[in-house]
Amino acid sequence: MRTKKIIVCDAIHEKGFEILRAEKDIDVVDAVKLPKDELLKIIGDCDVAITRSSTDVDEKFLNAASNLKAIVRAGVGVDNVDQEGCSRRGIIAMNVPTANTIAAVELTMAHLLGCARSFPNANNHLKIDRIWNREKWYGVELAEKRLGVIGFGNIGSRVAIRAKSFGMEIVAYDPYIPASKVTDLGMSYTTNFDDILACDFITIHTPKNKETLNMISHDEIAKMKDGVRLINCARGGLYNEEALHAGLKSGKIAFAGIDVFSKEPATNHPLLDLENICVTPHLGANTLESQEKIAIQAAENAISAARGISYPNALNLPIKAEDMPASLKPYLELVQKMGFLAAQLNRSAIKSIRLELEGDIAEFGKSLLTFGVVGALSETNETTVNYVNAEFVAKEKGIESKFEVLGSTSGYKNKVTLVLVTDKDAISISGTVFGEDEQRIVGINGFKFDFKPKGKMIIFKNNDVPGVIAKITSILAQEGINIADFRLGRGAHQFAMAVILVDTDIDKKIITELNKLETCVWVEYAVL
Ligand SMILES: NC(=O)c1ccc[n+]([C@@H]2O[C@H](COP(=O)([O-])OP(=O)(O)OC[C@H]3O[C@@H](n4cnc5c(N)ncnc54)[C@H](O)[C@@H]3O)[C@@H](O)[C@H]2O)c1
Ligand SMILES: O=C(O)CC[C@@H](O)C(=O)O
Repeated sequence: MRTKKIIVCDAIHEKGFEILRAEKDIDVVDAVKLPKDELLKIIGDCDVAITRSSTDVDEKFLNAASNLKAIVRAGVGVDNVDQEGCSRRGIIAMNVPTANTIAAVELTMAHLLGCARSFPNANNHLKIDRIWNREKWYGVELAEKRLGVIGFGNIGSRVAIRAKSFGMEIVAYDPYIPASKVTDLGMSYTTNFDDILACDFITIHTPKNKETLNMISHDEIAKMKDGVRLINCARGGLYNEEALHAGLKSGKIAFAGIDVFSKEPATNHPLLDLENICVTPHLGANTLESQEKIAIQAAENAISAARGISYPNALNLPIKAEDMPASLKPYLELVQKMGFLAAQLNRSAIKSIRLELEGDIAEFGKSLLTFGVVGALSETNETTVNYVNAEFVAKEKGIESKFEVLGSTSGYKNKVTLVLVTDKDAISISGTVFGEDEQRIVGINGFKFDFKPKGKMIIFKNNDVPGVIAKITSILAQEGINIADFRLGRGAHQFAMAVILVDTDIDKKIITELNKLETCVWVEYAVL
């Protein structure tokens, strides 16, 4: 496989760079310190880009990134990613949705307390102005106050739980969730926005889009209680900034805690001139823990996307969201990985790719097939294969692709088997998903297994005679290869198969050594 280029456009934790640099087939371009114009000059031959909020993935960026296959937004918010523009160019847009949740929740709590007690401002008064004024900074208590939470997702719901433990009464507004998600927590759910406007404190945790932009403006502020306190740690512009400024200036809004601005960096914003506001420079995600987690996930997902193995948390899949139940997503990812694995175990010209489907998942045969074809062709294909052109590329290469629905025979609720036929051989890989998202490979060429489709693995088919495992492990030990997991599948006849997960890359010479063992039928090295 040719080397893939991953460009890191914004600062990420060093752990992310370590993960990227550890992969021999990945060329890392560090563009963190480059001015954006310079970045556009070098992005042309990159396969995947990792970005944060400082880089807008807009028309200019996408036009320059003519070879890009995927973009990984190292965070939640994708309001600065032109998803439509990505889709038009066959670029998969992905995010890292939960790694910074706690960081954002805890900053929101800090702003909530800051709004109640003005301590950041009192701190400045004492430290910078050297003024000891105990009267100016009278606060209010959170206990027994009403907190309006707009957007009850990962962050909003956790803020609500923490605020409740401070004795606050919670009212949540989020038309896209079942009321029970709120009421089960002993909180009030409302579909009437005025209930939120009647609260003592209001915090917002929605994405920024056409519907939520300026969600709180002059009219909404006019309806609020005098002395209301507002927090925004989601996105600038959800509260109209002019209206916020006017409300704070008039005293209608007693205090605001703001982490995000419409235009960032915001070093010259009129809101900064006001006394009754505490501001932070978009610090919601900035904890050591969250940045490490985000960087690790972003790097792993970028590598996976660069290789065409899978696109975790893809946002612009070619299936309409309403047609895609949550249960389908892990199967799509799994089938793509199965295609990629099959092509590594049978490295030769592909003649056909067939999916055999069992269970309700069979309803999505066409989409599953597309993902399987992308996986199988990504391993070998130098041209870009994506969800839009997969069928076309396969046809052009004379590869037959189809799916079949089988009656359930295996006992699994859902099972998918991908059969890849080349001019040399055929290989079949079966997989299923346990629970919500536990992907598993459960069979290879009829040998039963149960392992996660992730990592570096040696797959070894052998005559089922005593002493084989000892010989394999001895060769690996001699080469200093650590075994992370060893799974054995036994066939009905004289053969067995082992899947050996290892911690480090395997050199070709080790595979040659293993191949020389008399009991070896075949051995391959694969990476997922
Ligand atoms: N300050 C930071 O550094 C920082 C860090 C992380 C996340 N964020 C931002 O926080 C926000 C929330 O993130 P999350 O991880 O909780 O996302 P999430 O997707 O888990 O939750 C968002 C919630 O908003 C709801 N929602 C959507 N439209 C709505 C509307 N019109 N009215 C009411 N509710 C609506 C959704 O139903 C969902 O429950 C995002 O804007 C994200 O970009 C900021
Ligand atoms: O640090 C960033 O890139 C911002 C992160 C945050 O706003 C997000 O949406 O995840």
